[in-house]
Amino acid sequence: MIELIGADEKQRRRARLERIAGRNVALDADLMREVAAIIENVKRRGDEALIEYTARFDGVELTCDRLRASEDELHHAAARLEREVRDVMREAARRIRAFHERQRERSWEMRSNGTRLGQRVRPIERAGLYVPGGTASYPSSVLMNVIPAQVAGVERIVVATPPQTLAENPAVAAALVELGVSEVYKVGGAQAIAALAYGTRTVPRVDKITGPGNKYVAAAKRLVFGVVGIDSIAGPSEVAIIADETADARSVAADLLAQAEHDEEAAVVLVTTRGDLADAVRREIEIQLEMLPRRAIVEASLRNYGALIVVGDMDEACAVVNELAPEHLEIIARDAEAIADKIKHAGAIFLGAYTPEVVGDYFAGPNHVLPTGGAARFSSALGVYDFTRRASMLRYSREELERTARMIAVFARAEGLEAHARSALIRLDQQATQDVSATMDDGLRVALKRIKPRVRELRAYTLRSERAPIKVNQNENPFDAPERIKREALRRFERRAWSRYPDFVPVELRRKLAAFAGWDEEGIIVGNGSNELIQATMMVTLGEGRRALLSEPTFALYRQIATVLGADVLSVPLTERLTFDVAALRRAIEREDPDLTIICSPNNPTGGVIEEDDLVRLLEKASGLIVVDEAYFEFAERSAANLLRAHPNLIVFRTFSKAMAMAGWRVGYALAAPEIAREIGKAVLPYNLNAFSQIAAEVALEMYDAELLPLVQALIRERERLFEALQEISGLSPVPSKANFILVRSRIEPRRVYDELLRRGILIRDVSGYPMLADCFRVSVGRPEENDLLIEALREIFARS
Ligand SMILES: NC(=O)c1ccc[n+]([C@@H]2O[C@H](COP(=O)([O-])OP(=O)(O)OC[C@H]3O[C@@H](n4cnc5c(N)ncnc54)[C@H](O)[C@@H]3O)[C@@H](O)[C@H]2O)c1
Ligand SMILES: N[C@H](CO)Cc1c[nH]c[nH+]1
Ligand SMILES: [Zn+2]
Repeated sequence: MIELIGADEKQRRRARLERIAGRNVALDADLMREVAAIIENVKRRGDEALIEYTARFDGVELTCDRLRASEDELHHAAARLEREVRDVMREAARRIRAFHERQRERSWEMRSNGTRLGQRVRPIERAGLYVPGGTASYPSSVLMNVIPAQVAGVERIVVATPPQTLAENPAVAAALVELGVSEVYKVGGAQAIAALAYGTRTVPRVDKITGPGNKYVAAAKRLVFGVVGIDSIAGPSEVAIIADETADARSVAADLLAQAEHDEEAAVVLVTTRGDLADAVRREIEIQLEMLPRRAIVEASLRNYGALIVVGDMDEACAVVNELAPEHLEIIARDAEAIADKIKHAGAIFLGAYTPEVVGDYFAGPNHVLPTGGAARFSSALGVYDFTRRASMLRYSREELERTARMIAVFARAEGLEAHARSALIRLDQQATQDVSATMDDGLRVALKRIKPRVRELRAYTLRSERAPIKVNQNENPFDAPERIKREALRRFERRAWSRYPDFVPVELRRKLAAFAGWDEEGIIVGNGSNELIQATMMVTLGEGRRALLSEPTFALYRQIATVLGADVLSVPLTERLTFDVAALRRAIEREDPDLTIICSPNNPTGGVIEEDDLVRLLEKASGLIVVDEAYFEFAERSAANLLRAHPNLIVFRTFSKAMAMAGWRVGYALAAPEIAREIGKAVLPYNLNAFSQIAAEVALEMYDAELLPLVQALIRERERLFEALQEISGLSPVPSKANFILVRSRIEPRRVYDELLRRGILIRDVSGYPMLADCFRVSVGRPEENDLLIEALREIFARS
């Protein structure tokens, strides 16, 4: 009666497994059509349809006013229950509740960078619980449905169950009364599911339907999903048993029969490495079957969907079970845990010779409402979580929106959704919000319309103007310009006529720079800080329809100016280790042919440098210009300037603001092929560099070796010392740097570290708003005593947290 399939009979095995898998309601088109018609009828005709179907399928004549079980009816039925059964049921309920209490979920919230993000857990408001009862009664399913719903805190619990089960078995009513459930409808099958999903005059519509049932119930749940929630497809029962020679054939047969007696559609499968065990189990089934009152159902189930499968080894057994994804799996074999580790799909797993599946049906605590028909691949046992919903909660501070709105807009535009982009950007700055403000002067509103929209959407490049005794936030030279340089510059300035313009072309400064940088005078342009030269270079290369390529995160001004000028900004992220992704840059250059590529090396704010070989590869690939911004090159003790002669598309930017200790005088310079320099010069204003800055820069160059180089070397040593000290602080992870600053990953929110240090008189840079750097701050290398204080403060902050 039950098919026995030998280890070599692969074809028969495949056919049998396919037949069992074919029980899945989703695959049975006739059943779905039949059930869809029932649902449609209930939806249209309500109670009238319920009464008709109950008469037809359950043989019970009802009226509208008897569809709901009265409290009297429930109590009356419950009173008939034997005390022993009641006591056992109470003990089962206690165990089931204890298990499900562990499933309670809490709401949670995380705070970082001025955001509060969380998940709020709330119970379902109205749950409809189906308790089966066509050919048997299931008081255990009352417990399994109601208890998790109660633990979750569901406000309104509504039960539907076929009428005969209430009348015939007092245990169902007793379980309901025991748990305090009073809203019970005497309707079963697909019609009950339809009534709970759509509501009728008598039966209320619910938010979610849970519970097991036969194939009609399972198909109906599948069809109403979407109108209401469902737990899973918990249809006709299934058990698979993996057994080896240690298994007792009588027990195995009994366990298979236990599930077969549920339904003619139940599936029971033994998978064993022993042919002799399979034979013995087959014999045992025949013997034990004789004693069973539901013999006809069992026989049909074994014939339809039973199988004793012999396999070569345990791996093969696990593969068969994983394919079935059964509702229940028993493992009665040596090293059951190790076998269980190989099982990917099963609703519940019962380990060892003394854990028959029935312990889970009634008593152990875990829920017996389980996915069938392969649904264990994607759903789980009914639980408290089925009766809750999770709502995400988001709150952004103004600062965090300012930090991220631009990225949100980039994403929105990548989807072609401009209104999304504007929704994020409109809150960014005063001007943008005032645009939509009713109080704004009409003339101003009209005037502002003339500003390019992409500029209005940009966040201004600013820095918080906080002050502190130790200032390590701007990568300045902490030693200040040496006295000798200052005195000599002031002496020369005193002797100069202040009424005269500076030189139109700062010839002397260019001559000195040429000697310092080893490059041709005509290929040098001097600017009011290197920022001016970045702007000038972009002005002559970028505009609408032009492309700039950046490697981000990097100095924010590049993107800012390119955007103002109307160019498209392409970005290649740094690698996870925050190094240049040279392969990706090459691909971007090849694909996009950018007019200008900017490599900041050492990169601000990460501190990494581009290797010369890599840069050469980019220069060779690019037909556009490549700028290497060397604001910090003295600390890296390397430069790309030696590549200028071989690569006319290279421009090198430098500054006097860092190693030269002259940030206050705004001097920068660019090195490029003379022809390129001449073109960039066209965008530079006449007399852009004032007389004093020119003189100070000349003196700094003259005295560089004697006065400034020792300071640079001291800062490099301090950088290495600071790096090691930061590395030793638990919760901090500094990023290797070749500049005069260090980027630090922090376990504590960067904003908090910033505040804590500021309270101790130390000003650092919070760079958490940069892409990829949400957990980072940046510190400039200070004087030794400043670095000591910084290290001490950080040790204290991180020791406390
Ligand atoms: N997967 C699980 O978690 C789990 C748990 C417990 C029980 N079960 C399963 O629940 C099922 C209980 O089945 P049941 O039949 O005893 O009770 P049931 O309540 O699921 O189904 C009875 C209803 O089916 C409907 N019905 C019967 N014949 C019909 C037909 N020809 N056309 C349309 N509707 C028809 C009737 O309306 C009847 O009220 C079994 O299959 C059992 O294996 C599954
Ligand atoms: N084995 C069923 C789940 O498939 C649950 C049950 C209830 N009562 C008896 N058995
Ligand atoms: Zn069972």
